[in-house]
Amino acid sequence: MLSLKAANELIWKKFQHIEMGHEQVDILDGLDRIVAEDIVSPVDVPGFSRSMCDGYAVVASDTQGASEDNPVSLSYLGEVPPGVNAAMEVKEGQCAYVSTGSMIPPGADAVIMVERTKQSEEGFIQVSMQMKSGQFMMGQGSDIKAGSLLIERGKKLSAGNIGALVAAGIYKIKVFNRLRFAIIATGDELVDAGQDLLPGKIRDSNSYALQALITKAAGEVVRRVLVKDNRELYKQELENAVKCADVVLISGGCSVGIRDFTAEAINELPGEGVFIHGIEIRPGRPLIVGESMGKPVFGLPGHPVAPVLLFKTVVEELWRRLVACREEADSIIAVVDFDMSPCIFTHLFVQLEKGDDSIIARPAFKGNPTQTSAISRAGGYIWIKDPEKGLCRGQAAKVFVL
Ligand SMILES: Nc1nc2c(c(=O)[nH]1)N[C@H]1C(S)=C(S)[C@@H](COP(=O)(O)OP(=O)(O)OC[C@H]3O[C@@H](n4cnc5c(N)ncnc54)[C@H](O)[C@@H]3O)O[C@H]1N2
Ligand code: MOO
Repeated sequence: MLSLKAANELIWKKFQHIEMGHEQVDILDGLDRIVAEDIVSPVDVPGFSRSMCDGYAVVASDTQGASEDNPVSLSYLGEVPPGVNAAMEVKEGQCAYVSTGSMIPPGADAVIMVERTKQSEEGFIQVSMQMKSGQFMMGQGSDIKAGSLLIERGKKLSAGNIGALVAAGIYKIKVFNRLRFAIIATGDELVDAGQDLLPGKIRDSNSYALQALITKAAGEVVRRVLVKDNRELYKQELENAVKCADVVLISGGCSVGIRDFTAEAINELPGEGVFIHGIEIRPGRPLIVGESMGKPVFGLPGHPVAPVLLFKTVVEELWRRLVACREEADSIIAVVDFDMSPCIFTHLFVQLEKGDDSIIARPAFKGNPTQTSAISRAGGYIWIKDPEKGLCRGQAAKVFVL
């Protein structure tokens, strides 16, 4: 059976041809989207030298030897208010009042804080500190240089990026298109939200969990349907899904029971059909991956933890590669607070708690690790690469954050 890593490599090999289009969006709409081109600053930021304090713009060399006991007197030229083009030029022996953020007038090359100055006779300021050239001012382009790389293609646009882009005058950016998903939930036992829950029925929670994961990852769900265990209906819905979406996610029907039609239905679509059925992961072992019309079709086993885990470890992995994403999946290091003897599970959902000086990971499940409530409690999951060794209390572990 394929390892998770080998499965991801094979899936990438099959779908690396997929061209992810891009669109231009207003900067705020780009939050958490993947940037589709290198963004270079067209301008210097700041565009002019600015003061970093309230004080006097001076020629630094004038303050040579200045101290509390030996102040230097400079002739006062006037004020440069913030937001105004400095009209005067500061020459040797002169100074001008500047506020924090004001333009440094030509000629001046340092700003002395107002606390280190005194007004002496009318029209003169005494400065009592020796200044170095460039002190307390932000030179033109010292924050961002014109032509410098602001964000690389493949980065997820953060709130911090948005501030820097706007500072550089960039209000629109190119981001990769939202990946469009179709979700099909299969099973006679399933009812959709709002429908009566008759005996023997359960609610289709997997579709909702998957839709939430897609939305969080800046994708789009273009079709979501629930189909009964009926071969014809299923085939029809699967065909519709492949036609309208970039990626199809099917929940359920992946096992070997008499009602598990997922592999068969994928194989009846035009295209290669199923090329993976079962990988070394648990929960989620009966994963199915197929191809139709050049598009990936994932059959995610029905037990509620499996679709979530496989979305994070397999579907998102392909997605990240398609958009040349430079970010690793979010993870933190936590201290394991339980013993797990050798087990069949390769991945465990854990609750995260703040310890005194570290994050503590406790099991998110009570009894059976495939419970829906385990995902709800979980802050993330641990990948137990060697299940035969299990986990030991006190061990540090990488937790992939949900
Ligand atoms: N004889 C065997 N039986 C099973 C095996 C096996 O190897 N041999 N593998 C088990 C494993 S592991 C898994 S995982 C499941 C996979 O099952 P399916 O993908 O065929 O899924 P279903 O049978 O349709 O459902 C399993 C379980 O999940 C519930 N479910 C299904 N869809 C949803 C949904 N949309 N929302 C909420 N819950 C859902 C369903 O009612 C079942 O309880 O097979 C094992 N069996
Ligand atoms: O592989 Mo199944 O998802 O353990 O329950």
